[in-house]
Amino acid sequence: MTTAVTIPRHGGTGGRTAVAARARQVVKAYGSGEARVVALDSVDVDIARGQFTAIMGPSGSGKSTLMHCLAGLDTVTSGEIYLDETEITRLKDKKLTQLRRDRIGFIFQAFNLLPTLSALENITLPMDIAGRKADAEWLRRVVDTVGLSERLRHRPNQLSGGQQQRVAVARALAARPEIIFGDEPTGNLDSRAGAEVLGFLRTSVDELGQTIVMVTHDPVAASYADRVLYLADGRIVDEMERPTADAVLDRMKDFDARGRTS
Ligand SMILES: Nc1ncnc2c1ncn2[C@@H]1O[C@H](COP(=O)(O)OP(=O)(O)OP(=O)(O)O)[C@@H](O)[C@H]1O
Repeated sequence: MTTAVTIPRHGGTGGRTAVAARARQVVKAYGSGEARVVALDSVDVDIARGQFTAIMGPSGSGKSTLMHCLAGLDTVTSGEIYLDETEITRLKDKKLTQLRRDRIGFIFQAFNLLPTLSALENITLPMDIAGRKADAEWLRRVVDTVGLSERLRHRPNQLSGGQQQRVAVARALAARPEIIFGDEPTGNLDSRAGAEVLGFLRTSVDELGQTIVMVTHDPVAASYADRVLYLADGRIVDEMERPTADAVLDRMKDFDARGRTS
């Protein structure tokens, strides 16, 4: 059992613990009998608060399934998932929907912006729906952090792909969620726009104290993280602190070589 320690951080944990989310002995299986696929096989993981974690691994290794289970978007077959001290695997649908809305932010590969709304309206939409008022000072910091101050009145079709994804990043940050999950957030961007968005994600961790978990195939994207978790066949098989793109690439080559000989 991991000991929960309270840490002071510049981003402020609000008295919360150093571990933002954790999985304990999580199994996720799809189908049954011959068709049974074990996507997650007894996964234990702690996601540190105020850190940027990347999840990597070959296609089909369980990355999206792990992210979806941690984020309460998918149910587990057995085991427990906690967001801070809340066991989300115990929650009924309504409470889970509320928890996702109030405590978790999402950034997907497709930007998922509403075309008829301005950038600013898209950013505040989740809070508007929840009936929460945006904290003006925080909103200004978020918009500045992602470099959108001059673009707030623009509609999505008046913005580049990179700018649209920055709106999606700002939308996720604006509500000050405890954790943001990104599923290949730069998968649809060219390398320059991708680097920009990753730079903003990094800044939001360093300057706003945000916790981020990102699934990626890209060693360069992973190098923006503080820690990389490697999945293979539904298990966490390795991890790397302070990754560089070259080190991540080398590690991936090792796994590929081992995969071919096993
Ligand atoms: N809804 C589903 N029904 C049945 N099997 C599924 C379902 N979703 C995922 N799987 C299986 O679970 C395993 C893990 O899938 P998952 O999508 O988590 O992998 P991934 O590492 O994210 O892959 P990729 O990099 O290709 O997106 C795969 O074998 C996949 O075929």
